[in-house]
Amino acid sequence: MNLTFSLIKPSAMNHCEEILMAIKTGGFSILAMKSQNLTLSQVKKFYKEHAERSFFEPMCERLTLGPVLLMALYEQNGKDTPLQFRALLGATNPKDAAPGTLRKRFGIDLDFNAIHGSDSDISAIRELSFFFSGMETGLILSNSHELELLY
Ligand SMILES: Nc1ncnc2c1ncn2[C@@H]1O[C@H](COP(=O)(O)OP(=O)(O)OP(=O)(O)O)[C@@H](O)[C@H]1O
Repeated sequence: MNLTFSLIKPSAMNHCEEILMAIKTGGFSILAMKSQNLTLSQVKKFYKEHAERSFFEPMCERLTLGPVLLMALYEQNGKDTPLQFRALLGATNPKDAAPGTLRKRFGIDLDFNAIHGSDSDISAIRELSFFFSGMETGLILSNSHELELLY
């Protein structure tokens, strides 16, 4: 799939412009984006796969500390875009992230790692539809569960 979902976390919103520039330079186009304050209940639904993890509550609370930037990203002629984008993000812990990656550049530590990216095509479809309507992205989920461009 040549689409993915990304979210700039509140702790990195002061670096939005540099992050957007790096995303574009990295070969990704921004199909849609919006800034929003998330509620705790939204975040808990979004991260529900981590509900059993010991750090679930504080991790969710950190995403409500200020506005986030939600993005639908697109890669022209791309394939495996969620994984390609995660390469640009770098390791979950900024300390382990390769030089030049977004988490190395803008993350502080595991708790404040700047930016999220979907980890698979399935997650990207779920996360894109969690935050964006088809009207906002120009995408619809077709009968074959593939995302198709509306216009
Ligand atoms: N051992 C841990 N202790 C505290 N927080 C953690 C730990 N592991 C992960 N996290 C936090 O939980 C988030 C989700 O963890 P996950 O394992 O899904 O990593 P990720 O997919 O790289 O991160 P994200 O979902 O934010 O893109 C991480 O971004 C990080 O902030």
